[in-house]
Amino acid sequence: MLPTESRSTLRKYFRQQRNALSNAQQQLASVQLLKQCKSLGIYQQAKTIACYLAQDGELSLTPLIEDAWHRGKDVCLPVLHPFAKGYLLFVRYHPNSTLQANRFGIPEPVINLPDIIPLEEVNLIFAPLVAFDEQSRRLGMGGGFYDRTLAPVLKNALETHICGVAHDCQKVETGLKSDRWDIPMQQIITPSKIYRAS
Ligand SMILES: Nc1nc2c(c(=O)[nH]1)N(C=O)[C@@H](CNc1ccc(C(=O)N[C@@H](CCC(=O)O)C(=O)O)cc1)CN2
Ligand SMILES: Nc1ncnc2c1ncn2[C@@H]1O[C@H](COP(=O)(O)OP(=O)(O)OP(=O)(O)O)[C@@H](O)[C@H]1O
Repeated sequence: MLPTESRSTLRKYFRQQRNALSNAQQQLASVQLLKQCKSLGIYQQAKTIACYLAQDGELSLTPLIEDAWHRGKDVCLPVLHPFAKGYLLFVRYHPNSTLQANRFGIPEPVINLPDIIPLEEVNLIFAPLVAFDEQSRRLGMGGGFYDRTLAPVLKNALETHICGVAHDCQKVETGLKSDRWDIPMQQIITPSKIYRAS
């Protein structure tokens, strides 16, 4: 894959790559990912973390979410904003949360106002992605949801830490082009390696 390929060609290719992993590979990857995260000070210290529920071959955060609950951390999930098109809300997720599928078929917690967690209160965000490169650049599903929602982290210099999460096979060896609205990831975590932004 060349960096000159269009974003849609890259998305198609890397979505196929991650969907080709077997259940056993997926399960192993999710456990290895937890191991990587446990070694990170930012994870150990975070009180509130934003995760996602894997779809379309994404690396599952289920073991990580269970570990976070076990350690008494608050976990939240992205929910498509009901009014502000293209934006996400982060909503608290606990073992008894009621989930409903959004328009992409991804389960998300039903919105109860007290469960909406303001971005300023989220210490660590695990962002799903379709492809990444050595410089921790991220290519997502194409909705611009994370870029829009996380723009205030840069603008207001929030302390929220943003980590991309991906399978090793989602790495673009030759690099990705970044656009002016792309939100930089502090690091990308895969089951075998942590890539830090330079
Ligand atoms: N697990 C997970 N949750 C997430 C995201 C994600 O990437 N992964 N998102 C990250 O932003 C947001 C949802 N963004 C998405 C954007 C496009 C498609 C998608 O399947 N697009 C179809 C076309 C669907 C349609 O328009 O009906 C496609 O490209 O084939 C899915 C999710 C919020 N929640
Ligand atoms: N901060 C922003 N403000 C306004 N529009 C934006 C912003 N960020 C992204 N967009 C728009 O969203 C569209 C999709 O962006 P991009 O291809 O970077 O999405 P993505 O990062 O792959 O998706 P996602 O974050 O949902 O996984 C872009 O064409 C851009 O016009």
